[in-house]
Amino acid sequence: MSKGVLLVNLGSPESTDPKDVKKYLDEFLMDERVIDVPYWARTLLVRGIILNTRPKKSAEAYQKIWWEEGSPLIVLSERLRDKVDDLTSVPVALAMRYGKPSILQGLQELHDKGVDEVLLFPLYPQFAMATTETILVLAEELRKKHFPNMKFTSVPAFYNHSDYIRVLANSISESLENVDYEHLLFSYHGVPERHIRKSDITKSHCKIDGSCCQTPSAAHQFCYRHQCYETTRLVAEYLGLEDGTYSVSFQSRLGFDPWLKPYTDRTIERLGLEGTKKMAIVTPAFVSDCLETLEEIAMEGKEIFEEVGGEKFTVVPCLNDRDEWVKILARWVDEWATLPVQA
Ligand SMILES: C=CC1=C(C)c2cc3[nH]c(cc4nc(cc5[nH]c(cc1n2)c(C)c5CCC(=O)O)C(CCC(=O)O)=C4C)c(C)c3C=C
Ligand SMILES: [Fe+2]
Ligand SMILES: [Fe+2]
Repeated sequence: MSKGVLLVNLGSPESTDPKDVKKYLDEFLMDERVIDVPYWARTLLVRGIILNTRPKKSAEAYQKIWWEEGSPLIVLSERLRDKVDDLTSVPVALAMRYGKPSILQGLQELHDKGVDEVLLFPLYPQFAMATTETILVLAEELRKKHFPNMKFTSVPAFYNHSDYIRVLANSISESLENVDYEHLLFSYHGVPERHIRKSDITKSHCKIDGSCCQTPSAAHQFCYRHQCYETTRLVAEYLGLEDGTYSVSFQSRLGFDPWLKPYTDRTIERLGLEGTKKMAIVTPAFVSDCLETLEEIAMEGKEIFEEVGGEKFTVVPCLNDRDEWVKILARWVDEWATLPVQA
């Protein structure tokens, strides 16, 4: 069998034109693992309400962060793919869950290179049904339909992997080496609380009550909230951060359902109001800088902080294509690629 890797990230609109943003948001928000209500209700909500106003607003936000080469998320993912490909012994392709290059295109590219055993690599450190799960489900549907002889293996969430923790911790200490700050906020993309309960394989553990995520359980294999807190705990331990000098929050909520709390915007505001003058922020749920880090955090977050008296707001970039991260990904790929063939 011939092996290859498919790195999969979220995706972006093709351009900042509101029409392209609308097309992208339609594909994204009509995913039953993103807005997890019955099809009729999702259609009503997305096509009847959200897509009437959101594309214009989102397009304006994308215009603020768009690069000459295109969407930062796509450009950074391409750079990562190229660098990992240079170091590995097997071909590496890139796909996006929404928009282009699609997962079908990525699998076709590998198939054309003679690959029949694929390592699916969702570029998300923490598991969520709206990210990792939807990639694996769609890839499997496409495999059955178009590539029935392909074999898939997938990389599990790596939120607590020592290599990942070390790279993330090093990137934080490098970015903050000469920076004076009083508080470091770990801001993760939010999800509706309902998603956490749905992903609970025990169906009884996740209460989102402040203690469940610290109480050992089989549910944690798929508990996004637990995994965010674990990434934070391990990085804080690695860096020797003192209690009270760092905290966790969740950003980018949409709609009126309760999402994971505390919310990032309110946390930034509270820190400023309580007298914090210098804060730093890191966004470990994203491996590539994107709209949610470059606009929502670096622009909106900074503005909120300064409005309430904050003076210095430092944003730690995502891992993007930093060499230490590329080397780790290439090593993980090669460890899989050199495994003996299983009977
Ligand atoms: C119900 C809505 C959403 C859920 C659940 C959700 C989960 C989720 N998303 C990411 C990563 C990214 N999301 C990005 C943009 C984005 N996310 C939502 C909605 C949900 N996300 C929307 C509507 C958008 C589009 C932009 C907007 O209109 O605000 C991005 C950035 C994409 C880019 O092009 O730069 C990323 C990355 C994670 C990790 C996650 C669950 C853990
Ligand atoms: Fe999102
Ligand atoms: Fe939990």
